[in-house]
Amino acid sequence: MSDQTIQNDPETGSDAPLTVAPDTSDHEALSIEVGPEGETLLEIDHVTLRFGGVVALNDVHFSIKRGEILGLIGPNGAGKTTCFNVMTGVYTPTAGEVRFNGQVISGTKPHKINQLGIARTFQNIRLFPEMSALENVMVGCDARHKTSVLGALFRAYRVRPSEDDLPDNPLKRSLAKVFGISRHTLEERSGRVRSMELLKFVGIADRAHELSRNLPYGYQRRLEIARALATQPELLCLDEPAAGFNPAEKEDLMDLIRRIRDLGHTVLVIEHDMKLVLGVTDRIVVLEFGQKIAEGTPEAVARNPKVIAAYLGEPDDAA
Ligand SMILES: Nc1ncnc2c1ncn2[C@@H]1O[C@H](COP(=O)(O)OP(=O)(O)OP(=O)(O)O)[C@@H](O)[C@H]1O
Repeated sequence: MSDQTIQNDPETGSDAPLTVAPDTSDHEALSIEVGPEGETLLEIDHVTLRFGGVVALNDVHFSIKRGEILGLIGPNGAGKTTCFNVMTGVYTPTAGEVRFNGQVISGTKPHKINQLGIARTFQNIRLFPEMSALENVMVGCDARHKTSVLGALFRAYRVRPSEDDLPDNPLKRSLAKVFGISRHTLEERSGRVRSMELLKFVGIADRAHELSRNLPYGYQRRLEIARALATQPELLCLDEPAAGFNPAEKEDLMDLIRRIRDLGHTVLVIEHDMKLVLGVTDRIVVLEFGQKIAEGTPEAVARNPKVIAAYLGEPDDAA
């Protein structure tokens, strides 16, 4: 697929609604290879995290199974984002450990954890504002490249190109046949194609070449997801992806989350919107004051008296 296949929509002004036509392409090229579904992918093993006197996480224990969509919910200040931060290497637990694919990752640097296969989006969108949407996603793809900085600078490690990889220009084509093409060039090219495919997948390819700071809010949220997916994570963690969305946008987001899972990714989602969480997840873990108070199917969690009390407040029996 080339960039030219992306159609510019003259209707998409800065107030353009996020709701997009359903994406009917199969996006098979974006699928990732993963191990058997249902196995434990990530385990939060009795994790405690203290900030001075504040116990943000208190002996929290749960696991995420490969192939599922797990919801992490709880009232404000319950410890959800802190849990993400522990899983992605921002914080090291005071006690307990985090294992990913059986390997202890607590204490590992965030970029290493990303290389191991965990990516996240943020509650407050964090894009590169002066880069185009496409470039933002290409940064994610770069994280998967094998070429070193020196290799990229000197265009070292030349490889024999396949017929598809040969340039159209006859002179360049002949040179490539004789001298090969640098691995960096090939990686860059395939990163660009993959990035555009990801923008199509999340439904924002019509503005691929616009600076990300000029994109409407809903587009920026989807762009963050596309950039996280570009690192081909086994586990994608979404921190309040529906914040600021209207009901139609939330429906679209639920569909997108399901399609992300269908590509092979396991998804962990923090979200306050109960309709979305109950509608899209397979299981839910509930935190309150840094402790796990419930875990189960959406139906069971929605009926759980502890969860109802946490959200609605205890009935004032004493009064
Ligand atoms: N860096 C920090 N230093 C001190 N306390 C912190 C820090 N980060 C989080 N906390 C505290 O840890 C507790 C859990 O916060 P956290 O942000 O994880 O909650 P949350 O469930 O994500 O809340 P929200 O839904 O409002 O985002 C809160 O009491 C918070 O004030």
